[in-house]
Amino acid sequence: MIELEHICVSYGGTPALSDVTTVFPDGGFTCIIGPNGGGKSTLLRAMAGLSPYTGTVRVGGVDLSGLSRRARAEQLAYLPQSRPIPDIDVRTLISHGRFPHLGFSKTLTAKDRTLVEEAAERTGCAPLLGRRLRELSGGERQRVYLAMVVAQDARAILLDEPCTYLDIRHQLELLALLEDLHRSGRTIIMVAHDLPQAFSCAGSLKLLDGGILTAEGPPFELCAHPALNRAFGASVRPDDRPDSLYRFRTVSMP
Ligand SMILES: Nc1ncnc2c1ncn2[C@@H]1O[C@H](COP(=O)(O)OP(=O)(O)OP(=O)(O)O)[C@@H](O)[C@H]1O
Repeated sequence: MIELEHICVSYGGTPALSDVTTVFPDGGFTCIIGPNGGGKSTLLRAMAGLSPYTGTVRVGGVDLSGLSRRARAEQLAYLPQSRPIPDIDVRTLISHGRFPHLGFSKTLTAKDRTLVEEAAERTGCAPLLGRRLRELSGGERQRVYLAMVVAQDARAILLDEPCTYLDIRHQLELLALLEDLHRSGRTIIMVAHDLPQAFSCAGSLKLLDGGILTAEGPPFELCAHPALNRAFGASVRPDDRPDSLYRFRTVSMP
């Protein structure tokens, strides 16, 4: 379980997150939604220990600030929204997922190499292993970064808008992969902008608006919440048409 207590983040004195207290249960699939500037990325960064915050983040009952780099890597893998594109090959990039686990020798063990191969296979990146990262399309690169996160083999995976750059086929493949990871016991926490998609894949959602957690709950409860309309000027309804891609649709509000 990941517990957040009274999390506040400010940039130059301007609050980006105000007193966020909530829980991400073990094995849950949670989507964080909210308008632009709502504080979603800031929240993930704080949870990954990359943004200074006040308050407490507890992972498995242990304060995040008290965890070693290795222990943190075993608990949390984080895929940020924007990433560098180093001039390395795909296999090396995916291997970076194992780096926090390596001992003093900094050498990949047979187990590390197996996890890299499996992550590449699972994310459809196996044919890309010998390619240079810089030569890939945005969508291919996105999948390679996801493979790196999978290779880290952490209990919880934090993803900031992982569907960016992906065409609809690859978005659906990525969601299926996340569902697969979720079924195998991982905790999935994903920032998402596509509301029907977020409502359809998540077991629970959290709405961040103006740095405040204004609503949270399972999809069928949250879609009726007035905070959704306040945040987006639109809302979400179940969609049971048999040919609909998602189980929810966005609707305009009067
Ligand atoms: N490095 C920074 N320096 C100053 N202000 C920042 C910084 N990063 C974020 N902010 C501000 O903090 C607020 C929250 O930003 P954040 O990126 O967390 O929002 P978000 O919900 O992820 O937005 P989006 O949907 O547009 O990606 C915004 O007002 C933003 O301008």
